[in-house]
Amino acid sequence: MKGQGFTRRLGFALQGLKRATGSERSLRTHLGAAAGVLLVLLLTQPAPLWWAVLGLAVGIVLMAELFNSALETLIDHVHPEHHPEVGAAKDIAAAAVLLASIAAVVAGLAFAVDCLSG
Ligand SMILES: Nc1ncnc2c1ncn2[C@@H]1O[C@H](COP(=O)(O)OP(=O)(O)OP(=O)(O)O)[C@@H](O)[C@H]1O
Repeated sequence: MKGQGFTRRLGFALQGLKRATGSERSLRTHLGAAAGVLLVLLLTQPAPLWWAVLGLAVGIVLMAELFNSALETLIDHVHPEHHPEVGAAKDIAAAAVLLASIAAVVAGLAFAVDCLSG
């Protein structure tokens, strides 16, 4: 269904977010962490650059989680049987989430060091 209006496409995206949040515990965990980061930013009121850095870090983790969920949903539907290549695809998607999470932790640590050093 190409050429849908913006409001309808926004509705599809929000539906996807709701569906993924309902079915993926790790996404709910990351959304909780994102809320925690937002709270810290609101409390500490750092320079705008930190809002950008931490906002991007959190956004990339959530994006990786959502792509991971989309891939798992698609694979499980198209190929429900066990297969080494299916396992590899899922492992690679999980690796993307892991790397994004490590990068976000590094950004968080740099922020903490910056806060503590004044
Ligand atoms: N159909 C399959 N064929 C081969 N290996 C699979 C298959 N499904 C899952 N696996 C292996 O099991 C691991 C976990 O798969 P699963 O679908 O439970 O992902 P998950 O990330 O643990 O799921 P969730 O995010 O829902 O907790 C995969 O990373 C893969 O190594």
